[in-house]
Amino acid sequence: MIQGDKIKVTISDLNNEGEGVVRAGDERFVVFVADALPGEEVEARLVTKKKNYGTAKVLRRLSESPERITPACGIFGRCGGCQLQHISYGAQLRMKRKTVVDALERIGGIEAPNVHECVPSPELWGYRNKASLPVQSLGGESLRAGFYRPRSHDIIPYSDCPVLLPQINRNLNGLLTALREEGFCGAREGRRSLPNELIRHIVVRQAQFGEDSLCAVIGRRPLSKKEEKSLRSAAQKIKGLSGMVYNINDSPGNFIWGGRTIPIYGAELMSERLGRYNFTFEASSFFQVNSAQALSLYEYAAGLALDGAPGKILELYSGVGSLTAFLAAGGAEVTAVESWLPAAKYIAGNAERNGIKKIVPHTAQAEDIAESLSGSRCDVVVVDPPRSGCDEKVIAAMLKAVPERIVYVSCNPATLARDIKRLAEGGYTPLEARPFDMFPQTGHVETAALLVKTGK
Ligand SMILES: C[S@@+](CC[C@H](N)C(=O)[O-])C[C@H]1O[C@@H](n2cnc3c(N)ncnc32)[C@H](O)[C@@H]1O
Repeated sequence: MIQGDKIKVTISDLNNEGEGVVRAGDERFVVFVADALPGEEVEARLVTKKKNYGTAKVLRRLSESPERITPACGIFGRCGGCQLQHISYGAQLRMKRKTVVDALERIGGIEAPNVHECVPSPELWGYRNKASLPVQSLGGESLRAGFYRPRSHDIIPYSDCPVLLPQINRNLNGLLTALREEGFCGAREGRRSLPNELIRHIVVRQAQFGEDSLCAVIGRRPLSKKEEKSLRSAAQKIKGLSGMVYNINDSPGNFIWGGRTIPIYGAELMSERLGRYNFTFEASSFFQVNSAQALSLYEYAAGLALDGAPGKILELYSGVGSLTAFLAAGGAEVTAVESWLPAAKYIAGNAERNGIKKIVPHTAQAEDIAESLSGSRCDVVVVDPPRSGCDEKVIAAMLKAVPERIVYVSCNPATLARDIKRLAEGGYTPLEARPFDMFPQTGHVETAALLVKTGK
């Protein structure tokens, strides 16, 4: 098979980018076909051919899956944000469970893993409490903000996004209009920006269960006095905005946040309510993007951790202490570790405001501190790492702590499965996993898994 070939195939699977997957030709070469669903027969053109896989574009759909629906968003397919809008919600949930099962079998080496049904999100649209938009200056367009096209850094211009909370769309529209009126320009990719080309990202957050809303503008250099004043004017034009900050990030690379943040207007912090708890945080800190579903996830994960008498819990990757509160609710003593200072500095205050006493926060990289913390006995270890999963040193420290149970919360089934394998080799039995649909319309899935000391 060569690039440009026309192929006629029946799609066998779906990847988490929402692309159909098929093994084509005599060599059973893996091909990802955009906008093609399992069971559909399509005629497609091989657009790229790499060493291990190819990508293809549908020319003609010869049969249609019963799960196919009309996408709600006008830029579906061009925007890399939501990949599954063309699939019924029931099929999205089944697919997410299958992703977790496949990862645990193939990467985790677990035969017939006990994976429950995927918990549906309370809201399928208008659920996201945060929008992060890259901003660029492009030839004739001085400030383009939007979402990346799949597998590229081309920005598809923002228009109302149906997975965002409605207030975020209102604030984003207001912010973009105001920034343009005040004469702000996007930065260029890389380091070739002209002096006035400033803004790299904008982040807008909104409480789902409250009124607070924050905007952060991230620029590649400090603001002049005049720019600071103009940014304040822009913020004042956004009706109902609680506050705006400006963050300076002069580092290359894709990480959004730099080390310095200055207040521009109003509040620097916002609060969100999850069940009976209220959490305060800065714009740059991690907070689950689907507040209603976060509540279900935390109640479930805390239930796994606290099955039995409350004891001592070591929680790694704790963010601002949200899951921590649920873990400490039954009287357990929780040692919480978080490396991002703007998040870690609110763990104690969040505990105090929620009337929780037994939380001991540490600001540190889990891989640097877990070994020393594992020296003191703990009954349960809870981890909720970023997509890359746990560092090997963290796994070693978890095993050294010899807890009765380990609860692993993950947004990446592949690294979850890899780490479960390492923990299983160290004497822990994976008992169950439950996927949660934290990100409807996208291929992403959140999972909570329980492992117990073998022989228990
Ligand atoms: C997926 S979030 C989970 C946070 C929290 N459990 C929650 O639900 O809000 C992962 C957190 O780990 C933090 N983090 C990333 N790398 C870390 C590391 N090496 N050590 C400790 N924390 C880390 C991030 O800043 C982030 O707050």
